[in-house]
Amino acid sequence: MKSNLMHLVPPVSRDRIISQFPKWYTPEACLQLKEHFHAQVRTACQQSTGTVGLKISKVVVVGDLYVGKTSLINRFCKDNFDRDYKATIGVDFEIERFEIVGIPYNLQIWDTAGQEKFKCIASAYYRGAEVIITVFDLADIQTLDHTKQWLEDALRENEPDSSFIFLVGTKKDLVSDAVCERTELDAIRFANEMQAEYWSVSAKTGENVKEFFSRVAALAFEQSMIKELEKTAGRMARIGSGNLIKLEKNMTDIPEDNTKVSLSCC
Ligand SMILES: Nc1nc2c(ncn2[C@@H]2O[C@H](COP(=O)(O)OP(=O)(O)OP(=O)(O)O)[C@@H](O)[C@H]2O)c(=O)[nH]1
Ligand SMILES: [Mg+2]
Repeated sequence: MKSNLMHLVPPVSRDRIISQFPKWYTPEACLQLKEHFHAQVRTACQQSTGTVGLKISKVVVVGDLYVGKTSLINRFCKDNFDRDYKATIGVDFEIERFEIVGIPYNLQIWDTAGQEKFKCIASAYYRGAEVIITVFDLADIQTLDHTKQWLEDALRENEPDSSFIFLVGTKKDLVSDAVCERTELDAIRFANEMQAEYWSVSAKTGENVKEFFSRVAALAFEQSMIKELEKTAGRMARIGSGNLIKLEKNMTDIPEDNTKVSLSCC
């Protein structure tokens, strides 16, 4: 039965297959500096028969109106770009499929409205976000100032330290390299204060968009795998059908790179 159903699911497109840990944009504002998946996660994935627990993570995208949230999501999920502005009303979402270290994985990406009048509708969807993406417009510095308030609102609906936070400057194509560099200095300072990872992107040209979402997917995937493995910390964890993995005793230690993950580092 299972194998029959598998034939109905189209394969994940090649650019959604992640086997190496994707790199950060800048080491000055990055959530993890490591270059590989955690050894235990890799082992669990390799030994899995495709039934590893949680396979979907919720991503919430917030920020002022007109900064380019919808355009960023559409560039990644549909590979298109619309020059005309159509305000998001309330919320919308896309599901994007990945295969990470051989395991099928989904991101549920929630696009929220930046307009004040829709804020209370949108904020009802902040809960349970494994990833919060706060977006600003590189060509409109005021929108950077507002990102802290957007983040605060999103964090209020979530457990402390339960979400990865990203700060993304959009419309990179609209600013010169010099302006981009200057704005990035401020943005990196903001990102550090927000405990966020920073990225500059362009939905129009597609610059850094795939790289950014690959990074989001890999971090969220690894975190959800670690949580899954931690549930069975201190005893034998059953991964897949019949495969057993021995977890280390010091699983709750914080790794050296001070990340959210709590498995010992590879
Ligand atoms: N040149 C350029 N224009 C962009 C880029 N991203 C978005 N835009 C334009 O900026 C405008 C607003 O983009 P949206 O993606 O609709 O903005 P939004 O943040 O979703 O706005 P709300 O839904 O109202 O919150 C549109 O006219 C887009 O075409 C970009 O990377 N480069
Ligand atoms: Mg929108």
